[in-house]
Amino acid sequence: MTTADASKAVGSPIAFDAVLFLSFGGPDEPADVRPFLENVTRGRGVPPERLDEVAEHYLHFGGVSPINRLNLEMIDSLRGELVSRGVDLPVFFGNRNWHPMIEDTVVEMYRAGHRRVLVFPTSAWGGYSGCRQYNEDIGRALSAATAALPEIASDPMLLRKLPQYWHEPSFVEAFGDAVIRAVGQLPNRPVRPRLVFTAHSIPVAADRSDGPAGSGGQLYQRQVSAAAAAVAEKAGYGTEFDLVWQSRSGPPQVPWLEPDICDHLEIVATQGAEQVVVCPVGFVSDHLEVVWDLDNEAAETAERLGLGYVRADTVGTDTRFIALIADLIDRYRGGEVPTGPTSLPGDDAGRELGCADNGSTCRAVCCVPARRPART
Ligand SMILES: CC1=C(CCC(=O)O)c2cc3nc(cc4[nH]c(cc5[nH]c(cc1n2)c(C)c5CCC(=O)O)c(CCC(=O)O)c4C)C(CCC(=O)O)=C3C
Ligand SMILES: [Fe+2]
Repeated sequence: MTTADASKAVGSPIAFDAVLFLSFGGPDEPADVRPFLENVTRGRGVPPERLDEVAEHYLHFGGVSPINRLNLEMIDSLRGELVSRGVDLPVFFGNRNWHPMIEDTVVEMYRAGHRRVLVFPTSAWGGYSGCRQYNEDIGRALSAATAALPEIASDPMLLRKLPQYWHEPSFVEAFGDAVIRAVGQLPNRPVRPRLVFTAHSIPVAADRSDGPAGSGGQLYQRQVSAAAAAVAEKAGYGTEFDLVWQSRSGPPQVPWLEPDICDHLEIVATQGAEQVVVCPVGFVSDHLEVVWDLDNEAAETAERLGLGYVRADTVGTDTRFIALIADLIDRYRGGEVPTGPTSLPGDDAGRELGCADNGSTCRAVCCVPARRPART
């Protein structure tokens, strides 16, 4: 590949030669917990009390987050799926907050000769934490790699983030089946279990600022809500479901999306519900936010309230989810730019949400807050 070819790469259809599976990261041993949490919360104003509390959650599991093992399992399945399709692309692993760090992975990929990389993020969503921050990770990693390997300036690298996938049929089907399986684990009663979806809370102000102009923002909240509705429909619940939030962080005086899952269980119990199925639609694997906040805290709350409780599986290594990742890679590995409507009211057609090159912004309605700043 010549330099001239490479510099034309952005926007022109040139085949990709590797995949980067990009995730959040988590500690692998107790000594990792504090430095990991410092990486996550650097400059974000998360109070020390909250960090102590979250450190305890990790230490409860021996200081090991399940997230790295789960990601490696997904990568293993993905490699198998790509091989079975005859797609000859190696899959590398990098994280935002813990080893293998994306900065190191990008250097490793470049040294191995890769110049065109499709990035699959383990977040299905738009908004800052779910999308823009992953683009920031890609940009930061590329800068770090360029500082370490000056040859990148003349023989550049293209890292293209794949589009958001919260609306993809296979994502919805895999979660829909997980809900059906969870319902099947509860004793048969005249009234079916209440279906409650949950996703990571974010600050209300952050949620407001992203989304199509005139829509009032709330891109993340509206996507989660649309995905929950689609999963509920798939699971035979029609429009009967609740959507709540979990794992809020930040200082207590700052408003985050509510209600919290545990507060909501109290309400559900006073309304006479006997059983609940909780579906963590906001996450793709059973990492710490799921096994602590749902399998410990929410499960205990339900028990205290006398509610039958089952948590539905995340999509993880469900064959349909792995096939979806392979589909996304297959669809775009030839170099065509992901375009299309995103089925959110008020959104225009164009480059699909989340798809961006080298950490740049994807679309005005996602990466760049759509509303004009208030006049002063
Ligand atoms: C939208 C969203 C997702 C879903 C999209 C995606 O999957 O990316 C997500 C995923 C995750 N969040 C995770 C862990 C943490 N999130 C924190 C803090 C925060 N999350 C936020 C949002 C989200 N987070 C926000 C706005 C903060 C406040 C500070 C900041 O703006 O950054 C903190 C700090 C301590 C605290 O909880 O206060 C931790 C430890 C793990 C790994 C679990 C494991 O180790 O197994 C995963 C997958
Ligand atoms: Fe988080």
